Amino acid sequence: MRFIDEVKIKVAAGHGGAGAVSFRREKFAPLGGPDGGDGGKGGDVVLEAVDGLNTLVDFRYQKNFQAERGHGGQGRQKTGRAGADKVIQVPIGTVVYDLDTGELLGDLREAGQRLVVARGGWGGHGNLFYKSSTNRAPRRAEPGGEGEARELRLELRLLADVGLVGLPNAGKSTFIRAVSAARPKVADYPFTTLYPNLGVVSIEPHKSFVLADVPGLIEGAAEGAGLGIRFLKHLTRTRLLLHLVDIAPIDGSDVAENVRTIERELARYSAALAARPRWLVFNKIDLMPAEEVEARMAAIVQALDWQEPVYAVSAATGAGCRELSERIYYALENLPAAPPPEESLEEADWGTTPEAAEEGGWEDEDWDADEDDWDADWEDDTHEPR
Ligand SMILES: Nc1nc2c(ncn2[C@@H]2O[C@H](COP(=O)(O)OP(=O)(O)OP(=O)(O)O)[C@@H](O)[C@H]2O)c(=O)[nH]1
Ligand SMILES: [Mg+2]
Repeated sequence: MRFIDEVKIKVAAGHGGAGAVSFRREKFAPLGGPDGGDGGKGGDVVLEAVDGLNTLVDFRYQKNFQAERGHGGQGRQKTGRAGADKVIQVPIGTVVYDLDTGELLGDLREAGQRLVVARGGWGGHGNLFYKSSTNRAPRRAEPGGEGEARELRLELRLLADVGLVGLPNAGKSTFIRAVSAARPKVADYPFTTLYPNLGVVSIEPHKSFVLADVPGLIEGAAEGAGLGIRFLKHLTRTRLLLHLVDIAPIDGSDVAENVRTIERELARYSAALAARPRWLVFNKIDLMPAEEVEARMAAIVQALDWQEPVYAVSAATGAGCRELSERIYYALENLPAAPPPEESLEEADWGTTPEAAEEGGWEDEDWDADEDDWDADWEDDTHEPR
């Protein structure tokens, strides 16, 4: 399954139905008073967060959504039927921006949560409404109000308590496999992980947290090197980062320098993320005797002047993993909530490089090709439900 976390869509609410011009007709009263009813309200377009979706990939195939228009009013004071709402299902963690104004419209964090993104037009008044003492037979009725139309940017930002960062091959995926039921691929080459994975880490019944594994970062990630930093947006909602470090890199690289590389890329992506509490977790300690692990860790901690917590684990054998998970769980109780999404697209846009745009569903060609369909859809109330 493909993982798409940025899309743009067009939504149009239904226009309101027109009011009716009608007069009562009865056998013995041929010139009855006005009885034209009001039009029905147009349908809204509504986003709804649902369980079980974890990508925006469906929106590559359908980008235009139209709610039903309201029906016209009728004689005998009958109000027109309201147009049906168009309900669009999105994954939990979807952040919604207005593409034109850049304004944050909403953040759908819980199953069942709804957000009206385009309001249907009001039904027009029928001629009954215009009856007065001076005009007892009005021939006027109101057309329905226009439905709102908007272009939206949807951004999926996974909801996790804890995020894993580190170079490729540090053992991030092996770690999430060791502590949760998540089963991302593990291999001895870089960029094995191509999209984020979530795992639930259960300490004991009713005590658990959600951990996110994202693709590895390398030097220059902020400029798009490797898989770039675009997946870091999935860590923006975490409260704690685990910085996984290979204590014995095969390439013989300097471990302290490897830590700094990740710190630099984090800082270039977002100052807020760089300032998030971050623990150093040395991995692969099964590769050397305990004394050597101790000595190396001490040297690296000193070289970095590291003040935050430090752990040593083997994701492969599971050594130290359970203890670390418990520490995380209890630390989370005292850590502040992650900040809400940025109020505007402008602020939120860091991290999306042109390459990422291509990968992530910013397909401007497709978009233009859709323009014709769009006008056609506008008049078409018979959109298939998704
Ligand atoms: N000996 C040993 N090998 C490990 C350990 N953890 C991971 N590895 C190995 O390191 C390699 C990389 O592991 P992954 O879990 O795929 O690394 P990753 O950080 O997810 O890598 P990317 O997805 O490419 O960013 C694999 O060959 C793993 O088997 C460990 O604790 N000990
Ligand atoms: Mg991986």
